[in-house]
Amino acid sequence: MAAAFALEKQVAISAVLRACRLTSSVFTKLVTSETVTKNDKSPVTVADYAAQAVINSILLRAFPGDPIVGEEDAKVLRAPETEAQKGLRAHVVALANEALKPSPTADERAEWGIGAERTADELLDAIDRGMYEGGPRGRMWALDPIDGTKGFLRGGQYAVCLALIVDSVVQLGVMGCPNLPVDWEKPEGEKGCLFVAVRGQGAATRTLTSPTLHPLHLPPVPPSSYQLLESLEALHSSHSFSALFSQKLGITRPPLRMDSQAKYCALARGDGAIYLRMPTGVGYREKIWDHASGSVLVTEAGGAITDSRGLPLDFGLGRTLGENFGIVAANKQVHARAIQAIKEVKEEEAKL
Ligand SMILES: Nc1ncnc2c1ncn2[C@@H]1O[C@H](COP(=O)(O)O)[C@@H](OP(=O)(O)O)[C@H]1O
Ligand SMILES: [Mg+2]
Ligand SMILES: [Mg+2]
Ligand SMILES: [Mg+2]
Repeated sequence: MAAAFALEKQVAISAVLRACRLTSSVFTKLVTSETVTKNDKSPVTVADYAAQAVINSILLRAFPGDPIVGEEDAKVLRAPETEAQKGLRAHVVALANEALKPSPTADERAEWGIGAERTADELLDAIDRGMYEGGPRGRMWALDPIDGTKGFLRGGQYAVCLALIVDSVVQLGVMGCPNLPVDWEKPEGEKGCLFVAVRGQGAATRTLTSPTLHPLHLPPVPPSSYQLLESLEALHSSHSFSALFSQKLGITRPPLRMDSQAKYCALARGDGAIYLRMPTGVGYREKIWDHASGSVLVTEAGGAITDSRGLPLDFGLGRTLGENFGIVAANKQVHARAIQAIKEVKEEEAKL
């Protein structure tokens, strides 16, 4: 009997790999007119839209009944107000169709719709298939076509993130990190890694080019070599709280700052010991697509992930994780110490 979610895993890997090729190819040619600033002031590029179109097109054909909670929507592309936005739509369509061309080497099936040229309307509809509201029951995919768009724009870390959630529990996570060095110690060496986890079946990694998967287990970390992983963007996670937290745990190494869920990937293979994300007080609610695949990866690599109070993340509340109590992920022993340290820092802050 095939392992649970075997087909979903195969389709998700194929879709994420195709999106990674697309985003990498766009980066070198990206021009400013192909980046739109969203209402919340965050950026979205031609590559975010095209990657969401590709992944949703494949999911729609492979699993027609599954709803998708995707970050982007096609509003700007449907009603372009400027010549630049018209050009953006045409480029999204061209890029998505290019990325959906059949590959003679990949293990893919025709019924996933690979190779069929899509019209602009079909691709915009595929993007908007990501507007599902989420909720506690049933199957749904969570997609972040480019997590860390700011990292993507600065040539730093970003990740194409896809997860399958069933009855509020993340069962499968696939993440592609085109700019992540295969060996963190060799930043100029080969780049591009894929991370895969299925609940109850473990976590694994491979390069973007070779299909061989290598199992991942969070290594034990002695307190003297604890290193914190945190967002590069100070608005996304409180750097000042992290500094107090680090002091509390006697961490002397400087934090490893990078954009996107690449932090979960780094953690799962032992680059950094703790991923800490603390709210900055702007009332932001974390989105499920920013943490779904990372959370199952860390869990399956043998680690623990909770909010800053030690409570589980709830992926069944809708498009967000609800009120923001931060996130902490680490191997189980380090995680328990981290929760205690957070509690102490919060108590000291409350006394001030
Ligand atoms: N004020 C805020 N607090 C926390 N996260 C935020 C935020 N504003 C945006 N984000 C999210 O942070 C993500 C990037 O995570 P990180 O900080 O780990 O690099 C963004 O994903 P996108 O780049 O997909 O929009 C966005 O969803
Ligand atoms: Mg975004
Ligand atoms: Mg994101
Ligand atoms: Mg994104």
